[in-house]
Parts: sequence; C-alpha cells; structure tokens
Amino acid sequence: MTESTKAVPPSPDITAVLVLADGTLFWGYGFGREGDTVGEVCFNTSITGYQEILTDPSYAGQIITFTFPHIGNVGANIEDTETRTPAARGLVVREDVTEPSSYRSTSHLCDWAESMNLIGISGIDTRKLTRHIRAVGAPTGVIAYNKDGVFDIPSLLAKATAWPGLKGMDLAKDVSRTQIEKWDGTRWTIADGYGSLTNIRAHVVAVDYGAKDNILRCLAETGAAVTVVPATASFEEIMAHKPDGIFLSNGPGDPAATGEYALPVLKDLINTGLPIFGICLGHQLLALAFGGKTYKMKQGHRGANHPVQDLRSGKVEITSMNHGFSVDGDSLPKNVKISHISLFDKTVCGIECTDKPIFSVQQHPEASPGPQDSFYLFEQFMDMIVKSKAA
Ligand SMILES: NC(=O)CC[C@H](N)C(=O)O
Repeated sequence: MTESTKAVPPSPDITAVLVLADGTLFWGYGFGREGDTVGEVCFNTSITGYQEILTDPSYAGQIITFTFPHIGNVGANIEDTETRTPAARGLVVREDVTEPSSYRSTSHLCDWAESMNLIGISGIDTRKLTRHIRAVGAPTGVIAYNKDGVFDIPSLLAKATAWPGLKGMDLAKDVSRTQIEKWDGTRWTIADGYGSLTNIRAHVVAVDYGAKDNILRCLAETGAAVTVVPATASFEEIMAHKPDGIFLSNGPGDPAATGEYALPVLKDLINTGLPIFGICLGHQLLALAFGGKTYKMKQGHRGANHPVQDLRSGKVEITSMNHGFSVDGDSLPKNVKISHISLFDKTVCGIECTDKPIFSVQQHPEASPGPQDSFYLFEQFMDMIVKSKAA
C-alpha cells in the first residue's frame, strides 16, 4: 500500500496502519497480535536473521522496519532467539509473510509474532519509509492492527506525538535479568546445535543491560565460565563473584540515562585493574565512565554489512550493528584511544584504555545475525584475562 495522508483506508481489505508523529500514514495489513504499539521507528538493512533481530533486547522501545522485502520466508523456531521475550515494539515489512520454507522452521512468523505479543504490518513501501526515516531522523510512530479495518487516526496520532522518544530513556533495567544466572552454553553448529563449555579458562562476570544470548555463547566459546548479573548489581555484588574479567553487555535506550546506576559501579570496576570488555551499550557506558560523552545519532546504524576499520592494524571488518547513540571521540580523556571507526560515517566504533586492560566496541562481534569478522575481539578479551591471571 502506498502512503496516504487521508484518514480513510484506501481499500476495504486494509487491516493496519502505521501513523508517524508528523502525520504521515502508511496503510497495510496486520499480523501478529491485534492492537496498537508505539515506539521509535528505525530500519534494519540485514537480509537474514529477522528472528535474532526481533529478539535483541537492544530494540526495546523500537518498531523495526526491515528494508529486505521478504521477511518470514524461513519461518520461526525456538533456537534462533537472542532472548526469550522480544523487547521490540513491532515490525514493518514489505511483502506478505508467506508460508515458511526451512527444515529448521517450527512455526509461521505470524503465529510466532502473535505468541510473542508482537504487532506487525506488511504491504508497506519500506523503501519510501526508510527514505523518510533518513530525512527526518528516527521518528516516533504507532502501528495499529485491527481486523475490522476501522482506525481512530487522531487518537493514534496523539499517541505517537505523546511518546517521549528514546533520548533520555533508561530501558536497560527493564530488560535485564533480575536474578544471577550461570551461563556455559556455546555457539550453534550445523552438526551439533548448541554446545556447552568443556574447558574453563577463566571466570567472567557479565553485567546484563539487555544482553543478547549469543554474546554469552561467544564468551563461553573462548573458555569463559560466565556469571550473568543484573544491570543494577553493585560493585560489591559483582566483586563477590571473584571475576577474572568483567563483560559489559549491549542494551536498549539512552546510555546517558542508564548512567545513574551503571556509572558509579563502572568507575569502581575500572579502578580494579581487571580486564573489561564492553559491547554497544556496554561500550557507550564505559566511555561515559571514563568521563566521555555520548550523543543521539540522526538515524543510527542497524544492519549486517557495516564496514569498521581497526585503526591499529588498518584492517577492515564487516560487522553487525544496532545502535542509535554514539560515543563522542573528542570527549575522551588522554588515556582512552579510539581503536575502531565506522567507514560509513567515521563515527567511533571502538575505544581502548592505554594504561589498563580495558576496551570496548560499538559493533556486535557476536553477529547473530551477521558476519563473524569481529569474533577475534572475544579472543582478545580472553588473552587479556589469561595474561592478567598469570601476572
Ligand atoms: N545494541 C545496543 O547495545 C544499543 C545501544 C544503545 N541503546 C543505542 O541505541 O545506541
């Protein structure tokens, strides 16, 4: 369906509408749960991995537009998830979701979406919507799905304009585990499925700001027995586990708003001299703890083909990304160097401390979905831990 500014559905079979806060309407067909949902409308350019994307807790508060037109072709299963319950607010797709075709599929994407409480809209000119998002910067929007095809557009518009936006929003503690969890699962292989850690080399405490499971699997893959602690864990609670290294996870929302409980803990952790590795929100929080600043990007980076350069080696890695905030490189103190940059827009993608074994990256080295070029970062972290244990 094409965009229309008139509040009357352009055809009688319409069952859903996407209403942006600026009044732009996109009519389409609903799937998943009936009802309405509000959030920041972003876009992801990945060609594969829609289920991993939809279950990445970093998408809390966001409606995801998939620029790849065929979403749902391989159905859904219970394995390709990054957390049990998706935090994303909804999804926008181009084509109708067709019958699944994959030996690994256990359900239709529409049924899975409904069981997960997700609201979807198909039949949208996602190219036009993406160009709109690029022009105006991630807008707020509402998807409403109603099989009767009757929509109260003024009230949906009011809902979209009333939503405060992600800037200043702390969502990490909403998606974080509330209980401590031991993790020893390793990555999936086609021969054996998921495995478990056999040769423990070190003990890592991972602070869960909204961690993707594959990050924990990658840590275990390098030999880390992982204890996952809630986002609000205190310095003393973390240190009581006697970690050999600390991991700071990805997560949703504005890092500056998350700082209230995270930063005092991170400042103390930095002073322990223990190896620390952060990914995405963890990277942004680490930069803040060092005294740096973060800012909201216009449209963010979300996809599985983002080129990042490692400034130390000059090598380029193709990475998976999902972030709407970024670290301001000019705000970093002298002992924190920029190690990686985005080759799309030169934004900061990695930092390292020159006098402590601490580093972090903006990209997602755990992929899921996406290329695995950056997996070496997990190995780099384990090498640091092994060295620090030997010292
Ligand atoms: N994937 C993430 O950890 C995202 C970090 C942060 N919420 C951002 O949007 O920039």
